[in-house]
Amino acid sequence: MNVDSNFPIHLKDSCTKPTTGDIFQDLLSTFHFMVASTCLVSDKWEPSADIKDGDTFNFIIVGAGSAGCVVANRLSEVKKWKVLLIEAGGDPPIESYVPHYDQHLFGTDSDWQYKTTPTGKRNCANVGESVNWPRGKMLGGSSGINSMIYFRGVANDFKKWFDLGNKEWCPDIVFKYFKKLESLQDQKLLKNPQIRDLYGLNGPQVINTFNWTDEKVFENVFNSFNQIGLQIQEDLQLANLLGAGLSRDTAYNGRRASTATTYLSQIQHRENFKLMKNAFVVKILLDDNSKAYGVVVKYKGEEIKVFASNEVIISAGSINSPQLLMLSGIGEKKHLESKNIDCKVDLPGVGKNLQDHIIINVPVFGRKSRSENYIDKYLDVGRYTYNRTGYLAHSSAPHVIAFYSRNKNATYPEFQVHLDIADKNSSYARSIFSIFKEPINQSFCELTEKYDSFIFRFNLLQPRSYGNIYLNTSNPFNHPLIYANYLDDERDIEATVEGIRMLTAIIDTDYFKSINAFLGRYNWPKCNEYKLNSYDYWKCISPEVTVTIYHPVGTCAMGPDSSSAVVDSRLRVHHVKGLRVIDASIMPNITSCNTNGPTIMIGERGSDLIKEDYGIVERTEDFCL
Ligand SMILES: Cc1cc2nc3c(=O)[nH]c(=O)nc-3n(C[C@H](O)[C@H](O)[C@H](O)COP(=O)(O)OP(=O)(O)OC[C@H]3O[C@@H](n4cnc5c(N)ncnc54)[C@H](O)[C@@H]3O)c2cc1C
Repeated sequence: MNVDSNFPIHLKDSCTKPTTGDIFQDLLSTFHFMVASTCLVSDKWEPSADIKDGDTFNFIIVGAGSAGCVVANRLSEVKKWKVLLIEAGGDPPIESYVPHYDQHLFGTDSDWQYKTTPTGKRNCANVGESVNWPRGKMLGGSSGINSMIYFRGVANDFKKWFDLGNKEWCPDIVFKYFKKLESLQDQKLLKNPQIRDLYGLNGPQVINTFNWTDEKVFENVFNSFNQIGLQIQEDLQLANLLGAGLSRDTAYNGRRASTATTYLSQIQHRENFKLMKNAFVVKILLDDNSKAYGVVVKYKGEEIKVFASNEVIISAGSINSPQLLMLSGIGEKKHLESKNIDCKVDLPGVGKNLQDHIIINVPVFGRKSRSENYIDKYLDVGRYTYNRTGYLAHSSAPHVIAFYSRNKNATYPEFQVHLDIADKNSSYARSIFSIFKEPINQSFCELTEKYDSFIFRFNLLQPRSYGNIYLNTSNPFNHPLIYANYLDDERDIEATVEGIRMLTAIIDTDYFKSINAFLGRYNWPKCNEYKLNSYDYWKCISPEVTVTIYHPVGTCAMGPDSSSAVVDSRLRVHHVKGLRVIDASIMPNITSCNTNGPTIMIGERGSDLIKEDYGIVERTEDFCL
């Protein structure tokens, strides 16, 4: 816990006072209670499986993330299949389970700690001229480090997938799989028959709504969104992601519900299933007929080979999946040869087609009424250990979300806004701006000393700019090069600027006027000649200060044409036998929302495609016709 300068002075006093000893007894019991309660928050994980060089399985899955845990669960339902799941990270730390610590995992061993490669063209006002890309490295992968916002996306997203020739992925079937994965727990929402009908109620993935500790501010902000024309929605998914409202969350009872918790923890004892942890796959083994027959794993200091008699499934995420394919000789020939890798399958699409949701922080300053104090906050820690309520039981940033479009009659959104609120003079407010170079950081920090900050995190939902991922070296332990190419396409800049200018109208709404709110200026010499909030100001500053909301997808895109796509619509790697990719990297285009829900859906759909191919379940090909 950060102790700020305005921490109450009497709590800093020395505590060496005479005592009979009773107080220590009581405090010790409290301490034991607290320690015991941490065990109740986390799952019980068994030790890593004892896997030997040469062991053989029917299916090997690489990566226990949002998708990999789903695939492991669904494939090991088939008792005759021996399934191995290999994860580079270990058990999720306790901070992963406590929702409020979501961002505390950044920069730790549970984070891959990627960064985009500076190009000198974009992000020039960001420290290091790059953007941090945390990714989860633990059971649950990025579902263990993410902000827990749950959305599905809209039919238009999946229609685009289908129209590209991916005949197994029409919206109707995709939504059927969302329902399969979901278990909506919010008792209040379930009273609405439309919401009850929309969501799945019996799937493994628990979905609920956080019990927020500061709802008064939220109400004010929602009313402001309403005044600028966005309807307040009880459930945004039901409203086809148009309007403003709270998100649903992958959490329940004050505890994160990553896919490690929801799909993996309960299958640990299946006899046909083995889980290898802290095991890093460095290569996929391909024979002379381009058939994948196993993987090389760095495990307990040694390289061992494990074999797959049916298939190898790569679920290592949008950065590591293309990296692993390239390290194994599957990728663009010219690029692989430049890294002295023997190209076995020339597949130019590997690592290309990278899409992400950018964030442009729109900072608004004002003086909100105080709703919590530090004593309340520290008592909340006790409340959390007692019954998992209080501020620790929800994520660090509020899940106040707005979706809107330039076209008032649009049936799906173009933009999304997440809100972050930071108290005056708090270390959190300062940390928000510390990602920017001087003089931006300094001038915003001065404002945070006097005002509360409302950071509207603006995000463009269907970007037209594409990035790519390349190998830096042929060493699997070296991070690949990530070129995000944010806002490279002029149409993205135009949409961003217009979308932000629609959003900044919020400053003139009743609530923000009542707190004398004003828009903060990015103090960046290159853009200082432009009037604040003008078209030219945002056009100048946006590419300089772009960051991410952590949704990279598309680097092993699905599609029929192997000159650009990596997998076919059954998620089989083109021109390779016995190898699939099942994770966020297969999205041909990014969904109009946060990507965890869609990735879990990909895990579910991908697992059934495998089961269909082996005659375990009936084929659903006709479903989309
Ligand atoms: C900080 C952050 C916040 C986010 N917030 C949200 C949110 O609130 N809502 C939302 O919907 N989405 C959010 N996302 C995005 C969402 O979490 C991801 O889209 C989703 O988790 C991607 O799932 P995946 O299965 O593709 O990859 P991951 O979940 O990242 O899984 C990949 C797994 O593979 C393992 N792995 C990688 N390489 C190897 C190897 N060679 N050998 C063995 N194992 C390997 C990794 O350690 C990891 O466990 C966020 C993401 C981040 C990082």
